[in-house]
Amino acid sequence: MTNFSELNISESTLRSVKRMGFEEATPIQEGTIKFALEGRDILGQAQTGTGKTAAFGIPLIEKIDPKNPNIQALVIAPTRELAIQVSEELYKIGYDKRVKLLSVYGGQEIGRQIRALKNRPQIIVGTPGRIIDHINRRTLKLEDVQTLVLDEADEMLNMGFIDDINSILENVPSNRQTLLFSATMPPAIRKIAETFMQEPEIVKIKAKELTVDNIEQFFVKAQEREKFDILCRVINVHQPELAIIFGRTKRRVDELTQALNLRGYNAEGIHGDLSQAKRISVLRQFKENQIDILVATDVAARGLDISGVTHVYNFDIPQDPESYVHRIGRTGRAGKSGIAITFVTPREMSYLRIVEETTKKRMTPLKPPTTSEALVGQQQQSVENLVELVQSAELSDYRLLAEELLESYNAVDLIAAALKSVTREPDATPVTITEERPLPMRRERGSHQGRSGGGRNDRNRRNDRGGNRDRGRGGDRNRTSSSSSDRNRDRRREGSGSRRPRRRED
Ligand SMILES: Nc1ncnc2c1ncn2[C@@H]1O[C@H](COP(=O)(O)OP(=O)(O)OP(=O)(O)O)[C@@H](O)[C@H]1O
Ligand SMILES: [Mg+2]
Repeated sequence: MTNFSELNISESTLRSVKRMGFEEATPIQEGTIKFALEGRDILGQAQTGTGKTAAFGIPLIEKIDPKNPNIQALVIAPTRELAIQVSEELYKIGYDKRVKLLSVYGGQEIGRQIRALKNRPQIIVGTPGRIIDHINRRTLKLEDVQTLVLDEADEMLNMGFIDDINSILENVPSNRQTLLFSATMPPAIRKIAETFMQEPEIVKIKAKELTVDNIEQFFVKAQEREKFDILCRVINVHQPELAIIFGRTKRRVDELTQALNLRGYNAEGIHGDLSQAKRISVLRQFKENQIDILVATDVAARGLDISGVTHVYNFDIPQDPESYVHRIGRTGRAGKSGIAITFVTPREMSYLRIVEETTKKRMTPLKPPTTSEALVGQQQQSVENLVELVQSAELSDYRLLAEELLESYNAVDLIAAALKSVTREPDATPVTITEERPLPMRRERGSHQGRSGGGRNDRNRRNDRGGNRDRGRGGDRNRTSSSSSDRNRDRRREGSGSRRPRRRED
């Protein structure tokens, strides 16, 4: 590993990076920063949680001219939460240089953003829909942009996003520097990516597998109707500190959240139909450990960096292998370890195999735990809690009671009763989880074909859909109120009911 001081970056940025607790550059940072500082276009690919944000963030901040009040860099991210997170990280990197930045995303009052834009930010981080909205209102002037970043580049050049990106690019000077980053880059998308850049330097951090080593990957084969009970038992056995459960649709996320709460778990859901205020507050509570389980659609799959996530559960197997890589990448970040468990119905096994071919990593089959194993898991948790209390809590208020009890009862019986009273025994409270239709049977993607063959077909199909949608959206572009369009974009991204999900966001 290389020390940041060897990378030719300014004193102010070095100080910021040090304050952030970074000692050495990660491989993608080491591989990227030098070329980016030379002004080269870069296509950067490295596993989830390995520091891609600072890999583009450091050179981007370095290039900002503090005396130039115009917008000099534009960073585009696929979701609102990611745009917020990236802007926070850039703020930290640019802190000593005092660069001015602003994030713009859907669901936030546009008037407030327009006023903030008048304060002359030098960097804009935003989601595509809202950036276009500002371009159309002439509130965002991009003629002076020198650096353009697409974080989660493959997602941004995928499906419906491509049209939005094209419209934004029409407003950005063509001699800009372009930096594209992602943990995944299917060949078909990579071809598109290269058309956005000039002689890009391709920095791909070589790894045997697409997913990080320190995530243990399991799958559970189960019928659709059995999945929820098994999920509860698996959670009881694992006792995750912080877990994310991904579901296929918004309805799924709502039902899972409600069902988990009915069974006594501390869970909250996040998806695109919730108000932006609610989305932000759920995420904040999860980061502050006030919620143990975050239930989410793919809206939370990419880029989010929440420290301490120990487990990721795919309640539904994702449709694309890329989505799998990003979802499980919410754990095992920055060298920490994590566990990922994917539920798959017998009919969907071909999807599991495609995921494995793409990641080049086999998942270990996990036998669903029995109710008694689940009970043991819960009991162990109670024992741990009790031991922790014995070691650290102030118990003087309880000692007298304990001594009195010991006069009448046997010590073992008393502790057993105390444990029973605090153990959440596996619970069979009836819950409603609407069955999802299984993903369509796959035929066209033969195992020997890998990603590229099928990927191209997929893309064509998606572009057709994107084209139709774009025509349908003509009116959106001229609207004055942004909120209805914001919601539509979210719907396109995640789908509703049992329809296929559409992955879009503003
Ligand atoms: N050089 C470094 N030393 C220590 N920690 C770092 C370093 N660079 C980044 N990190 C930390 O590692 C974590 C992951 O970084 P980041 O979110 O940039 O990953 P990523 O590669 O963009 O992942 P994803 O593919 O999921 O978007 C963050 O908490 C970040 O602060
Ligand atoms: Mg990232």
